[in-house]
Amino acid sequence: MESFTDDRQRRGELPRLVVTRALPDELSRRIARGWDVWTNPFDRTLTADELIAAAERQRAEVLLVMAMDRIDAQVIERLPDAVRIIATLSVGHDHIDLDAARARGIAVVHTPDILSDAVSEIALMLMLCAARRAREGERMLYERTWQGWSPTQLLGRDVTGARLGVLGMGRIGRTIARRARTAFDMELHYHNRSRLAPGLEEGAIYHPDAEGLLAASDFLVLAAPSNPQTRGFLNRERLALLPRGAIVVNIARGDLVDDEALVAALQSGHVAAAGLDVFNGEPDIHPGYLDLPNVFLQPHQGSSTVGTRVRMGHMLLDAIEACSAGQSVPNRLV
Ligand SMILES: O=CC(=O)O
Repeated sequence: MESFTDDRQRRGELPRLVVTRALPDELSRRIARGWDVWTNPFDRTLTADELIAAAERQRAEVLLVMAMDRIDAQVIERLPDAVRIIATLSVGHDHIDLDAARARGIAVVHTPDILSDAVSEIALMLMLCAARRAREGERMLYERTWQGWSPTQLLGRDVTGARLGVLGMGRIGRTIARRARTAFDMELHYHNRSRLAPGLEEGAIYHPDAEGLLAASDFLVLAAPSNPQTRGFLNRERLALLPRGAIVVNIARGDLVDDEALVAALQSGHVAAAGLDVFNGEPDIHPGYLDLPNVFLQPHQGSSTVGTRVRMGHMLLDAIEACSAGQSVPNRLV
């Protein structure tokens, strides 16, 4: 893209930015040094109208947005012409209509790689907590119902040596697989649209069809992006292919799962437990999950460490600066 910073620099003006949620201090300080910024003062996601009005008021050239901001074709069409870059503080970009952005000549950048470690930590946490019935154990203590150790108390599932199926062996999926193998000696299986080069497979067995993966998964981790091919992936028919007593973990996007079907499988015990960090219609949650003891829930925490969020922010700001100066960056999507 053409540089839009030269004109500004000539006029002695700072480039103009809208940030849709307050950022960690280190990032806000960097932004305050180099940008004329408006940051959403509310502790909630902006509506489409609010976002567009903010972009207009601010005459923003850049929008720094979050995965919760819905930047669909209608929003992109209504953005003022000044907007040149949309930067999302996320690796996922299913909330942005890339074709609509391309059509308006708006660049889109995101934060791949840098959050794979943090997200894989959450995936392993969900696997462990679901398998070892952490929620029920914690509740017993908080509710003061614990009667003391017993040989039959809250028996869970072995993680060590179990079969882990990864749907989506991208950067995050591979990091989860590597950790699961080295920490818990798990037998790895995966399904992707196409087979990875052997050096990237982490020793996992490739299943050319998802059905084969499901049948081989004591633990199933959903790590694929949300797109028309993956939306609604884990439906009733596919859940039935999991071995009885399997554990389901979702760190990707809520819409990969048919909630009614998963709740029914958890109720019947066909799926022994689930660990979920992402939900359809966040921040709403299917009420069925809240009534079940065998689910361990987190509020979309995958990349939420101080270090990871700060690194994600710097990565975005570097990319914005490079794109504004007309340079190319590897984390540009459009
Ligand atoms: O969900 C978070 C992300 O996509 O980074």
